[in-house]
Amino acid sequence: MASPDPSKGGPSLPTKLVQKFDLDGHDLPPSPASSSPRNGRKYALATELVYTEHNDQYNSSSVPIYQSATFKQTLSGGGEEYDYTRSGNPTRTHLERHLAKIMNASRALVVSSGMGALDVITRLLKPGDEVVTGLDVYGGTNRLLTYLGKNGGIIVHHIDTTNAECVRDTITDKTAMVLLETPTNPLMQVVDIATIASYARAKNPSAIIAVDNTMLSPMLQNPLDLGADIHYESGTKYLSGHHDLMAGVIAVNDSALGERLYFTINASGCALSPFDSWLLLRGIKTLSVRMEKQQSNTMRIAQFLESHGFRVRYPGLKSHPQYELFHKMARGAGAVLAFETGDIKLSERIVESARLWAISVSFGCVNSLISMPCRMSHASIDPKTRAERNMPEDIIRLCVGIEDAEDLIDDLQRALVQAGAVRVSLDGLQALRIEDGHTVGEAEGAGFGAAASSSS
Ligand SMILES: Cc1ncc(COP(=O)(O)O)c(C=O)c1O
Ligand SMILES: N[C@@H](CCSC[C@H](N)C(=O)O)C(=O)O
Repeated sequence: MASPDPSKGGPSLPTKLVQKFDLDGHDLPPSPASSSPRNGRKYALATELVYTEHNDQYNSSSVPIYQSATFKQTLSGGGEEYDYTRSGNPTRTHLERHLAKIMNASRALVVSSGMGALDVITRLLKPGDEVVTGLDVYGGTNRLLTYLGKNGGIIVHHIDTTNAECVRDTITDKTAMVLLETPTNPLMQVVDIATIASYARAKNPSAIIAVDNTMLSPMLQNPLDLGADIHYESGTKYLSGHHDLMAGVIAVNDSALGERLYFTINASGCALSPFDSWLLLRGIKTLSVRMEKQQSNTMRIAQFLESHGFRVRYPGLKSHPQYELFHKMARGAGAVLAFETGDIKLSERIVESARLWAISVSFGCVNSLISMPCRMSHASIDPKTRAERNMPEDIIRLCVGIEDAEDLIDDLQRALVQAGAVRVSLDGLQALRIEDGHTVGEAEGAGFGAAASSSS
């Protein structure tokens, strides 16, 4: 959008150019590219993901990519809806309107990565503000918060956000933001968004509740419906689904908050490019079918590992300690699971023995991935802090794709045998308990460790 933008200080737009749309009762930003059914009907999410409308002059089926940095104006004072792609671009606007629809938001904004989204969100903070967040958070989130703690005058409290009362007791009148991730990456711990939001409203109504929904996507969970002020996620993951782009998505239902976030995006220049906007829009259309297959594969793999004695963390399993809470908030458990072997070297051997499972960071993609978070995605959290936060160094994360489930299980089974992680007998496989590189018996199976608490 070329306007309204307090940073530009230009003349205000003629009324006809800032006409607002009001679809499904939402006060959406002006755009030439509608993304809701003309009749205003709300369809099932699988339909809404695919269904977009736009007013292309040639009725193109695919939304055109406006690969242009600038837009010519009619008047000397400008005033057209688009002037410069950093400020606004029709392809990006179309994607944002489509996302607003599927995220149950009045406004969505897209930026160049998930971390870019968190950077934009944390620029709402000022020195002296306090942030309450979890112990188990994505490594990049921890890195940015640590940076802001050291250089931005922000006080960050890392506490056990799986305990809503603990969050309530940490919130004060200095709390500017409660930053939640659920389920957490990589420990798959579940945070009660609705209860925490109601505690926060009661204790400090001005505190912003921001939820990182990357592990589920809007297909499975809608944080705004659960009381969050900001829903953000890495579009690099499920939304795109093919690991061919980086993107971050932010959604809100408060137009003033949306304007503040847009201001930072335009001021800092981190909005998503037209081509990546188009690619993300294309990825979103297949989210439902991808997720369905990824989830059913993940459930099979989780059951396979658990039935052979591994300690598995997946909220789709009844053994998950927050199974009930999770299913009150979410419509599915996603396609990431973690399991432990009890031995770092053994975990390394398993990861390196896999063939079909690529050793790679990220998740939500059509290809299956395997990694040791302490060595890769969460390596930026120092070992002492990881230990204080009860992060098992041997933990293996599986990010399940859309391949054939039997092939995935077969490859995993072969990797477990090759690595010496299981005893093979006529009765089948049984996970071994390994300590200091020596087999000390058979593993006992599921169960989560307790969480610790710290402040920085
Ligand atoms: C939970 C979570 N949030 C945010 C991010 C950041 O996303 P991006 O890599 O797109 O910057 C990631 C992964 O990188 C993540 O796993
Ligand atoms: N080297 C990167 C690691 C990215 S991790 C990506 C993803 N969130 C995951 O959990 O796998 C970095 O240091 O940021």
